Amino acid sequence: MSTEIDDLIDELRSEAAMDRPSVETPDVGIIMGSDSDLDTMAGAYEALSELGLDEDTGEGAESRFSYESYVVSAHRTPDLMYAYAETARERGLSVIIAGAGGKSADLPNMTASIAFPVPVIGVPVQEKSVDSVIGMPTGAPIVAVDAGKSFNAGLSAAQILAGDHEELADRLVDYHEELESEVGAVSRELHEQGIEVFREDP
Ligand SMILES: Nc1c(C(=O)O)ncn1[C@@H]1O[C@H](COP(=O)(O)O)[C@@H](O)[C@H]1O
Repeated sequence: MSTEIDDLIDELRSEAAMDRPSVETPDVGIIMGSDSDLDTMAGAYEALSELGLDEDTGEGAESRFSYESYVVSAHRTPDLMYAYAETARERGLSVIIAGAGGKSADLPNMTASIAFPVPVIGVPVQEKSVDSVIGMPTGAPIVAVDAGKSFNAGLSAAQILAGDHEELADRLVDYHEELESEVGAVSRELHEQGIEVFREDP
């Protein structure tokens, strides 16, 4: 195993042993099979940022709730995947968002099996990855979004956290109201301008 992977695994294991209070640890883990997935996975980070979560890059985060990000691959770095999933709960993660592409997108489902009972939200990076992400046997659950819908994965992660944190539930309600009023404004414009004018200058 490479030194880089060894070091990452050691860090994860020592963080797990620290037994830090939950205010000091990231709440959401965002992992992806390759950094080439970043454009697709950016939605998860956008949704979480919009809800006020900061990224914890190892130095702690200013906000009460935070997320972290790693590249982890079931196929290329199986030991790192194992260590990440196995230590997730002890490291304080409440939910993991895992994205992977290709026809053999195993990172989300393998992570879900190992990290259980920490819930995993799978993001198939491409349409062809959907079946391998969601196809889990009974007793080995994964939650998943449609191909590329990482923004929804971020919202779902926040929904899971909101069960224990009223503050986050309120932020989700505000987000939803904003979304509704945006659609309402578009609806009024379409109605009042008519289809032809609206299409020329939406
Ligand atoms: N599906 C997986 C896994 C895995 O499931 O373990 N590891 C990498 N990959 C995927 O391979 C694609 C190509 O990766 P590269 O661009 O690095 O060649 C990516 O979409 C990644 O998620």
